[in-house]
Amino acid sequence: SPPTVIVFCEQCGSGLLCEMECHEHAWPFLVPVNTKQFPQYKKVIKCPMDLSTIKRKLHDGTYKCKEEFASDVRLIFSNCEVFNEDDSPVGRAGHNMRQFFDARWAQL
Ligand SMILES: Cc1ncccc1N[C@H]1CCCS(=O)(=O)C1
Repeated sequence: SPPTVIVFCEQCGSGLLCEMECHEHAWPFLVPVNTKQFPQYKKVIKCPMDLSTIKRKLHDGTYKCKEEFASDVRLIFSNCEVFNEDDSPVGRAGHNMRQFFDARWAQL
C-alpha cells in the first residue's frame, strides 16, 4: 500500500482498533462468531467480520485505503443489526460500538 495508507494503518488504524478492542461493549465482536454456538449465523451472515480479523488484515497490509478499514468495521455492526434484536445485549453493544467508532472516525 502507498506510504500514506501505511502511516494510517500504523498510527491511526492500530490505535483506533486498540481503543475498540478494550471498549466495555466490544465483547461480542472480539473474535469471529462461533458458528457451532450459532448454527444459523453462517447461513444468514454472508460476510462475517470481527475485530481480530480486522487486526490481522491491518497487520498484513491488506487495506489499500483507510476507507477499506472503515468498511470492515462497519460490516461488524451491520452484521450485528441483521442477526440481533436492537433490544438485546449484543444488539445494544453493536449500536454502542458503532456510535463510538463513528465519533472517533470523524475526529481523524
Ligand atoms: C456479534 C454476534 N452476533 C451474533 C451472535 C453472537 C455474536 N457474538 C457473540 C460473541 C461471543 C460471546 S456471545 O456468544 O455472547 C456473543
